[in-house]
Amino acid sequence: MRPVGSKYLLEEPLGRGATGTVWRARQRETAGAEAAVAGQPGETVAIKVLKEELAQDADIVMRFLRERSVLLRLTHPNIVRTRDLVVEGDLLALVMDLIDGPDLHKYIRQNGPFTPVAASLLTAQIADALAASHADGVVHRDLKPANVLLDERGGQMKPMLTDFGIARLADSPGLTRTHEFVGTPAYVAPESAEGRPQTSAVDIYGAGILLYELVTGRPPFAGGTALEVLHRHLSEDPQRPPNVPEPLWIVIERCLRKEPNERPSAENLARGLRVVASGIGVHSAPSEVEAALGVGALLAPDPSPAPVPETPGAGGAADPTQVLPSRAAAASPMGAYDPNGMTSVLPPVGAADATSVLPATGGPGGPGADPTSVMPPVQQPDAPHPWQSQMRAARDRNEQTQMQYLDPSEDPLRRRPQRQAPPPPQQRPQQPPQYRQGPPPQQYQQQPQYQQPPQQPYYQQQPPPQQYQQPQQAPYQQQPQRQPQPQRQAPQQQPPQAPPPRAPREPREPRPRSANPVKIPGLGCLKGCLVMILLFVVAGWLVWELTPLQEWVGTGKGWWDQLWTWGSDIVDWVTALGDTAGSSGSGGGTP
Ligand SMILES: Nc1ncnc2c1ncn2[C@@H]1O[C@H](COP(=O)(O)OP(=O)(O)OP(=O)(O)O)[C@@H](O)[C@H]1O
Repeated sequence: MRPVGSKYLLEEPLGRGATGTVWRARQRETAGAEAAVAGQPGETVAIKVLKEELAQDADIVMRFLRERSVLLRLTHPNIVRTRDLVVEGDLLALVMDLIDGPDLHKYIRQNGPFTPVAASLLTAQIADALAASHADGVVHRDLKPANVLLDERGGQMKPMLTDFGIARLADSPGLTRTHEFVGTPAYVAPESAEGRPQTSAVDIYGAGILLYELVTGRPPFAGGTALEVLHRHLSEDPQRPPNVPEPLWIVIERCLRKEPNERPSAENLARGLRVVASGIGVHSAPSEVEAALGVGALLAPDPSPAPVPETPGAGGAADPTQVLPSRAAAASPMGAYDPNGMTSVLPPVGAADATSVLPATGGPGGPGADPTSVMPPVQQPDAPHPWQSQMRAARDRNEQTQMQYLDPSEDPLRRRPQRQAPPPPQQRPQQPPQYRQGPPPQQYQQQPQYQQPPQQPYYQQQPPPQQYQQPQQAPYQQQPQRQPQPQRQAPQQQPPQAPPPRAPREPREPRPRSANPVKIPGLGCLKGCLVMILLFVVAGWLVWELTPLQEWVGTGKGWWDQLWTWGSDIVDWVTALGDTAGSSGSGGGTP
């Protein structure tokens, strides 16, 4: 078991995604006031340890710290609760409630599609979760079956939306510089694919794709390369599959409109889906059937969709400190509203904020500075980068990991292959947008009871980009060698450090000379034959001398004499054979 921060121990990996690895973990001790859920010692939790390249990106660390209040306050019965955020050295981790059940992607693969009624009710709950987060100004942006966990308790399956904020973290300037795209091609809204302004309507598009996949077993636009899939999102209208009832198709089609303003709000989507579920069942009353057919009237769009911050055209696009749109901040119970349109994720001075990143006193800006401000008011040239201050504060909050002896056989990380370090981002060639691939190609294993038409192979994905082909290494694999770091330096301010000089190589031992330095073809075979003859002679001698064979043959000769006699006989016989052949040959030619 491996410690994360001072409060958690990683036990076993549950799965790995594009942004990190999720572990089953155990609470060692009650978390401090900065955690949304203090937890009890011994309690089991899930911890998502973000990938090394994310954890080492200064922009992402900043965003991670700034967004902690956004993540920690998102509570809804259908949202996986984020309990705590851990920052330690090069490690960023989200502590979540552990959900006992598969994710929707795995579930569909193993059990086949849902019935239209079940799919509608399940998606209605996901839409509830989206409605709550959109009202709080939080857009998920990576809605897909793999991000919906099924909490199986008491024979009920409750969908739980997870990975909120991960897309927001990963889509930092640090990554967008490299033109990497955050999202999964099969679930990407047309406006995201085109780089147009994004709003909460992207989640509605994702919900439409998910709903389609729940009832058919595969997303509507799949197959071919990532670019082809994106092109289909932009240009192709989805076709109604034969098993989708008319009212459900009305909902799906509205969610999949190319124009974001024509998609329903999350709240209306949830309501519409419940009406559809009541009207398409075998026992539905005529009035319910009629209401379901009129569902289109319920699917009004959101008049003020939540914008995605820092996307072109979205509110506060150019402001790197903006975390929430102002409408959300005003409604937010935890975030303070900034009249300049900037949303501080931290409360005013003196407020007891359970999610505060910095301690209540002694902020980085020195005396007089607002200790709760995420960014110092004015960045002095010699002042520490805000990232450094935040890292220091976060590290103070998380006691250093205690190094302890770990039996290698008990260390789950040791069993995993090492990954080569990825190339530094600035050396990456400029490429067209890359699209994060989902899980490797799989075929859905249909169960006979679903009676679905034969499924096509699951979307034939491109081989994943190289970075995902390599086996991953957990960021903390290097921890045992790491010296305690008093201060993490901001890359922007740090002069480039020369790599430490390599220790001179020890001279190699001279290679032992081969017994057969000149390769003679057949020499090996000849040696084998000689050894066999030698063995034969020695074995024969032993048999001749030690067994009664000599008496049976009755020659009275010793082994070597007998061997000589046999040899002479063979030579005589061969000679006689030659003579006979020669005389018969010459005799045949004589008339
Ligand atoms: N809170 C949780 N409780 C239990 N299992 C979880 C939890 N969160 C994630 N998992 C499991 O961990 C695995 C990996 O999750 P992760 O979110 O990293 O995958 P992903 O959604 O495919 O990746 P990404 O969103 O980074 O592209 C999933 O199979 C999921 O079932």
